[in-house]
Amino acid sequence: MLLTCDSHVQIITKSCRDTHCHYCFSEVPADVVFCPSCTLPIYCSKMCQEQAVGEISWNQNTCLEFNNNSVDLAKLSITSTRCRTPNSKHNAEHRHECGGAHWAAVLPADIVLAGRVMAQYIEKRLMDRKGSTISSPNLDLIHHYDQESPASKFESHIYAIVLLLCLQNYYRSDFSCTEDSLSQLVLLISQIKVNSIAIVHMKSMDGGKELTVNKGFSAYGDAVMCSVEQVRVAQAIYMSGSFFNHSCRPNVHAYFYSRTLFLRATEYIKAGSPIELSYGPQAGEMDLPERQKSLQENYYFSCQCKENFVHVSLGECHVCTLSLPDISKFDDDMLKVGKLFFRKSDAILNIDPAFCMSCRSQLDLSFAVALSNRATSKIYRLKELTALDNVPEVLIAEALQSLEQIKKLRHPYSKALAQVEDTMAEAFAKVGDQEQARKHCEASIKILEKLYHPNHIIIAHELIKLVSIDLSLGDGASTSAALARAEAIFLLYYGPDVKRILPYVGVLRRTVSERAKRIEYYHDFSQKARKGIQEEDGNAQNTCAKRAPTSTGHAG
Ligand SMILES: C[S@@+](CC[C@H](N)C(=O)[O-])C[C@H]1O[C@@H](n2cnc3c(N)ncnc32)[C@H](O)[C@@H]1O
Repeated sequence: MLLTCDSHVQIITKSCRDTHCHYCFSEVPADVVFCPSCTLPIYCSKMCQEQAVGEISWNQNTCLEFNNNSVDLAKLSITSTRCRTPNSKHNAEHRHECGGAHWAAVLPADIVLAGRVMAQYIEKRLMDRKGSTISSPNLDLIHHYDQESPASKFESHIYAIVLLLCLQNYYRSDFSCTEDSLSQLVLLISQIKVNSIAIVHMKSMDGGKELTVNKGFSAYGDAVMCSVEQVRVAQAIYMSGSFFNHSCRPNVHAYFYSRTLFLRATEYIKAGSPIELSYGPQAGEMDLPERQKSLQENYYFSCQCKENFVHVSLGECHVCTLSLPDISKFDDDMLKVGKLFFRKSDAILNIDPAFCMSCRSQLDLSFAVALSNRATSKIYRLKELTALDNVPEVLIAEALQSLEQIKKLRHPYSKALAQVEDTMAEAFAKVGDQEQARKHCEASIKILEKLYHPNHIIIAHELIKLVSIDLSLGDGASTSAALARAEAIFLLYYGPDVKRILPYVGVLRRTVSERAKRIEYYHDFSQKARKGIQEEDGNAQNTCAKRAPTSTGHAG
């Protein structure tokens, strides 16, 4: 474990507002707790509510006439506007957003985060009695304001003005801002743009807790295949977490429990080597131009990690370094490598992009891509199917045809092919054809093993699907082997935290062990039964022997 770090500020994502606690980001139970003042945020417990909102006091003096009856309307007020929440070292994070125009529900996440950083800073200054004019919260974080487009800069300025007005509306005379405060706020927004981290929680697709009641594995009748989805629950600023650079092949794994960030090394890291995490795009996830574009647009750097280069050498001798995969350029280095591998002279070296290397026929790449995308979307239609009985045979047959087409068009080890194999496995699990489900799940794992290293977390998640299929097939040996392999990978990525981050792994382990015990019991039982029958037979035979036929051939 390299780092455990609590978030400095955080905000729930829009898509999780109605389903997750706005404080700890866990899924809310049926009886949610609201913010008593504005009722916008929901919390999973009173404790989370108090941490986010502050202490609440009820003023019972206000009455309301209702159907001629006087009803006590408990007028609530959120007390201690300046003090920290009872059990926390943080300020009540929602208080300055509460009521009024509900601006925090409307503004983008980065801006609400900036507002929360400012609110912390203002409250600290007020507590320390340092005066009301704000300057800068002085976060020691990098920004790229100079490289932002004019439109992006303009947007930040507008949002900064809106945010200052919102803060002024809450802090009133306690807060006054200057032109300098506005500039500082614009820079703070720029810092947040390149330093905020998405908090993701793992969710079992079979309904999380449902899994604990023995429903999480694939079985005809359950119609589910145990799979896991990453849910992006919040956006946060982690002060120490923000110092790590990006690599497309990271050597650390970042995961979250509630709001806490954990960084765990997934390999031995030599002293002096950089510790790097992935900002989203990873090798195998997207192709290189897409990855570079995304990193340039969101983080303002051109990714130069070694993943993007191939060092070609012959024995000890370095031939060249190829920059991948700009295949539209056919340069001297490619020619060198071509000659090296095909041992041919320049004249007959057929390595132009989009030309077959043996027959020289040309392939229309854009047509092939369009064809492959069409076939892929036909297969993805199967994802939308949920009910067992509603999967028409013809849809499956069509999907199988599309899969064959994609196999002809795509590289055999492409992520796209792995994904469609996975979708086919899920569809076959739904219709109850577990043999086919296993075949496609295994095909998907085989591709992922080529794309990533064999101990990559993505393979562990796919192995869990295989375990659930094997369980319903009753294949004990295969189930145990796949589960043991998945557990070893999870241990590498989550250490002992695997129990609380991925509780379904423990559930699967118990199910597999119970099945094995049951099989062992039946095996013992049938062996004993067989032995008993043999003994009985033996006794019977002895009895019969005692009454052995006489030489006359009569049994007596
Ligand atoms: C979250 S910060 C990382 C810490 C930052 N390097 C620092 O010194 O504070 C993100 C910024 O770091 C830089 N960065 C991160 N990964 C990089 C990489 N692989 N190559 C070049 N710059 C990188 C970019 O400027 C990016 O916007």
